[in-house]
Amino acid sequence: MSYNVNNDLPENAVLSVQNVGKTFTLHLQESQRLPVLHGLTFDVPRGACIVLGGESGAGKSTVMKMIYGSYGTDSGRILLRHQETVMDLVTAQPRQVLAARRETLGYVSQFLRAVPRVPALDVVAEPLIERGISRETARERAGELLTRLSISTRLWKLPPATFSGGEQQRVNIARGFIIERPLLLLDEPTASLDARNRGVVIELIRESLGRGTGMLAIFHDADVREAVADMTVDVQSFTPAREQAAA
Ligand SMILES: Nc1ncnc2c1ncn2[C@@H]1O[C@H](COP(=O)(O)OP(=O)(O)OP(=O)(O)O)[C@@H](O)[C@H]1O
Repeated sequence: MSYNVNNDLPENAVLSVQNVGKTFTLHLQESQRLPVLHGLTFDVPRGACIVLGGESGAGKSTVMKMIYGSYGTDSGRILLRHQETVMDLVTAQPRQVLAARRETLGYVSQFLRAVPRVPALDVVAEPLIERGISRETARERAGELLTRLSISTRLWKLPPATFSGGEQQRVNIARGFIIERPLLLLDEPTASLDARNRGVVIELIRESLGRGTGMLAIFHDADVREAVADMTVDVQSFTPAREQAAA
């Protein structure tokens, strides 16, 4: 297959970002160009948590969105170990990216995007049901996760739209962790959580890393970062403007 570039992905890596560049074109501002990333290179090994660092505006979320396929990538390669092959997410077709999201590439964002009127328990159980697990078993597993994350049973039958920011975020985390894929992207998953629930998320992350999941994360909270990070990639050092300023 055209995207099979097996030999270029290090053996223990689930993801390899190689020499990636990104420039936004601001169409509302006379097509002004905004270079954000240049030569970004790092790997995510199995069972390791790589954290994206750098100050606000450095390009951390942009990196996540390029890997997840929400943003295009201008140059370089993003190699993902997908089932028995290696997929370059930069050149993959949309249907291949969707297949990667289903099987290989999980994403927990800061915000819950749930279908209206679906009860919280089903929002969490849904990824398991989609994989052919019985509704009863999926709900049981969803209930266990919601209990760990201190979502009271009285909320389980309600749609999360009216939940507090922290409650919605915990539903989102439960949904993100209910199935395991080889790579999990975490985009500030603990931003609205109290210390106790941050502790539960740290446990969930560690358990998943222990089972071999590779993770790429942006963490707002230093305590979470310190508890789980194996390595930090300073996105800022790949920012073209910085290079020019330093030159
Ligand atoms: N869709 C877009 N169109 C134009 N510019 C964008 C777009 N998305 C991001 N940018 C710009 O790219 C730069 C990097 O943004 P990004 O959100 O990736 O930074 P970040 O490091 O995640 O910041 P923060 O920590 O504040 O979330 C910013 O200057 C931002 O304005």
